[in-house]
Amino acid sequence: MLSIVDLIKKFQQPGGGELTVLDVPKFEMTRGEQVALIGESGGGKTTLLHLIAGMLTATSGSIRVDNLELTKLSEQGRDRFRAATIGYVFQTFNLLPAFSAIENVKLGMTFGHGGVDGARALDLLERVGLADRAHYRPKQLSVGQQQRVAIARALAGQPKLLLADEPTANVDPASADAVLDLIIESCRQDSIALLMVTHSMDVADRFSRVDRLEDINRIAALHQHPAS
Ligand SMILES: Nc1ncnc2c1ncn2[C@@H]1O[C@H](COP(=O)(O)OP(=O)(O)OP(=O)(O)O)[C@@H](O)[C@H]1O
Repeated sequence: MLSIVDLIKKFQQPGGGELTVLDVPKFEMTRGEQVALIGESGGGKTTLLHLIAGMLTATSGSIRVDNLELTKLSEQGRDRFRAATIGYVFQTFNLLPAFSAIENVKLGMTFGHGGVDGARALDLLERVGLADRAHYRPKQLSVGQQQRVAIARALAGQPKLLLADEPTANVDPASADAVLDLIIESCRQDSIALLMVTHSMDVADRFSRVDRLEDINRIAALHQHPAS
């Protein structure tokens, strides 16, 4: 369902010049597969997730998700693709503060499959154990609860691939297990492929496939010492 070939990503550096962050000859995931991605800080894990989500464009190479070649899409096309195919759980949740939990979940449905459906939004909140908090705003929820709303929102568009960037990093240890269970089990039930970036070996241990960015990115080691 995901196939990356010869992917290069370079960034313009603030001081001029370019920095190559990713050089990935091959990276693949099958439908419903669950993969933990680990690696050194600054190695390019978030950049890889952003490229797969179509939030960034590749410098060269191919990214196919669900048989769609992302690198050939316009910005609008990538927005449509993301809404229809990708769920994204951020480290910092990224809920809209002026909207209630259920409104945030409905926003996740706006451009996805099936359109906006209030009953389904409530079902999703029920699934993450927050049906009784549907009308609370993010600041009226605990941090663990906010991340559970963000998971409900990410699942709301019925994605085929869920990208999760250190989803438990800002959640207390007790809630972290619940958040992790929720993501892993929801993806399993709905056959959603899951790619999760983590720094935690406890989290990685929950996955049968664990990839190190250094093993798939040819320049990861070099990148940590760009001056050398
Ligand atoms: N928009 C940008 N412009 C220039 N450089 C960038 C940009 N985004 C990221 N980088 C650089 O790319 C490198 C990889 O960043 P990225 O956030 O992907 O790493 P990461 O592996 O996710 O790190 P961490 O584990 O610390 O979150 C960093 O050196 C960063 O400075």
